[in-house]
Amino acid sequence: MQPYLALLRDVMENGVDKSDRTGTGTRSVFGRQLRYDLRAGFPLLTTKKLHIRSILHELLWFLSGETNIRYLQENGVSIWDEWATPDGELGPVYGAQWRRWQGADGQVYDQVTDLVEGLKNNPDSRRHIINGWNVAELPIESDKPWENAAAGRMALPPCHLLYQFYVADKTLSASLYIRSNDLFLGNPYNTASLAFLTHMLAQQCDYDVGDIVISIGDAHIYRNHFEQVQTQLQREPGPLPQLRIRRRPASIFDYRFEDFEIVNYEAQPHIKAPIAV
Ligand SMILES: Nc1nc(=O)c2c([nH]1)NC[C@@H]1CN(c3ccc(C(=O)N[C@@H](CCC(=O)O)C(=O)O)cc3)CN21
Ligand SMILES: O=c1ccn([C@H]2C[C@H](O)[C@@H](COP(=O)(O)O)O2)c(=O)[nH]1
Repeated sequence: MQPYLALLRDVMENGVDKSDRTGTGTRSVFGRQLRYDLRAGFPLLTTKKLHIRSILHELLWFLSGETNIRYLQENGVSIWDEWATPDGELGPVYGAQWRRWQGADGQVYDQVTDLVEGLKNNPDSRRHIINGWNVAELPIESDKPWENAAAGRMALPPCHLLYQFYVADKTLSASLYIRSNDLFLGNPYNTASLAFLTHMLAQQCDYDVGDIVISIGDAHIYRNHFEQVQTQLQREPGPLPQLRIRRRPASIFDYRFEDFEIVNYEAQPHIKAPIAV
């Protein structure tokens, strides 16, 4: 996870102090790229223990097309609580765009089903994309997330908004554009989530896994995470764990939490940090 730690250093040393929507304040740089070779191990942070539960359940929830936090709460995951309406609604966020993008013609597009078909049947295509940035359903930035959700708009616009996949030599690679990235809390989740998704797609399509590439627009560290970042930068990263998927489900939509096993994850203690809402 050296690229991640190097980016934290880069932001602390070269970043610009900037105010932001949440009122917290950040230090940020613009335009960076991180690359991980999935053959070298599963890209989970070892300098801070991560809640794999939250990351996996969130991904399964995206894939199910759900946008109410009920499923997450039933599984003990609280990472989306702060943005939802009292009924748990988030508006048409990730799951809705991935599985039910509404065309102006009334047609509904399932981008994930189309992606798997394309990866299997037309691997050389340069159009293997999932796009979350549905302009017609973006929130109004001056309104609160839950107010937007109550009005049928997204509570937050997608941060990880453009996925592209690439097949060469029967090996699947993935690229992800993140327009705005909370480097201490969000980025480790985004990296692991992309790695899980790439492994699942590769298994479904009979490919090996290759690289994941993450391109970030506004890469920021919140002011109230500076101390935690320093603690983390003093730690030595250890060897990466491996992912084992225990069975091959019938489709990309049939994975269950119990299908995944992370082997040899030896991480240093968790570091608590407040989330900016
Ligand atoms: N400021 C901010 N950062 C984010 O990363 C973020 C948002 N907002 N809003 C939408 C989603 C929600 N995500 C979140 C929300 C909370 C944690 C968080 O608090 N993580 C804790 C552990 C909490 C847990 O997994 O139960 C951590 O220490 O990693 C992480 C990602 C990612 N996104
Ligand atoms: O997957 C995610 C989701 C959200 N974030 C972070 C990035 C920002 O700190 C906030 C979103 O605020 P905006 O004002 O909409 O940019 O959430 C993330 O890092 N990863």
